[in-house]
Amino acid sequence: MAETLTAKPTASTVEKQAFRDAMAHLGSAVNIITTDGPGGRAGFTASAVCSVTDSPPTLLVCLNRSASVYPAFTENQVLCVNTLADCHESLSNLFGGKTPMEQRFDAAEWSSLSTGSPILSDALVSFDCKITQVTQIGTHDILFCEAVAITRNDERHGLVYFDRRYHPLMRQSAC
Ligand SMILES: NC(=O)C1=CN([C@@H]2O[C@H](COP(=O)(O)OP(=O)(O)OC[C@H]3O[C@@H](n4cnc5c(N)ncnc54)[C@H](O)[C@@H]3O)[C@@H](O)[C@H]2O)C=CC1
Ligand SMILES: Cc1cc2nc3c(=O)[nH]c(=O)nc-3n(C[C@H](O)[C@H](O)[C@H](O)COP(=O)(O)O)c2cc1C
Repeated sequence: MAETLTAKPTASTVEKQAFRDAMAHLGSAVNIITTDGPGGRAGFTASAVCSVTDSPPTLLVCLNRSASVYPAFTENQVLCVNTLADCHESLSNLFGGKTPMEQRFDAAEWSSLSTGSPILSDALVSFDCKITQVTQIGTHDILFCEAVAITRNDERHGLVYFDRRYHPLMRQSAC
């Protein structure tokens, strides 16, 4: 059962744009977060994803409550974190907003594992999760997600979002 905590807003002296300009200096993995269930199938691109603890194996995902996908995630209480490979730049942009949901999913191959959330076939790694806790901060919900199944692709190169652009991240080849 998910629990919702609400943090008190605090006054900040840092302007929103200055914060975003600063955040653009942090490189991050790019992920497509998917869900399916009674709330319907939905997915969005997220860079705000992080490992929390390995016991129980938990990630966090930050989701803007104004996103069109928000009600589906809230109702389904399950999701999959699909971390993108170097070939997924256009897929990332499709799931990055404004495109109708069917068109987003039509652009790739999907399967399912344990929770029924869509697993991207050629993702670098997919964490199939149940949402265990939700904390509200400002415009976003932080979804704490316990992994119940994982699939990995150990051959593909990675994708990094840095300076508002995508960059391939090459694996060290064996020497
Ligand atoms: N955490 C989030 O909600 C993120 C949202 N986005 C959204 O994707 C679109 C494209 O983003 P960019 O080209 O990187 O330009 P941008 O100038 O809007 O964002 C620069 C950086 O600021 C951070 N950021 C942006 N919007 C944020 C938000 N609402 N809350 C917290 N952090 C945020 C992210 O680290 C982002 O890479 C924008 O609409 C942006 O709002 C992008 C990255 C993270
Ligand atoms: C590279 C990139 C990273 C993003 N990261 C996040 C994120 O971590 N959290 C979030 O709520 N939205 C993030 N977004 C924006 C969502 O993908 C977008 O709001 C979502 O697809 C919903 O759009 P919609 O309301 O038009 O459906 C990101 C967008 C891009 C392009």
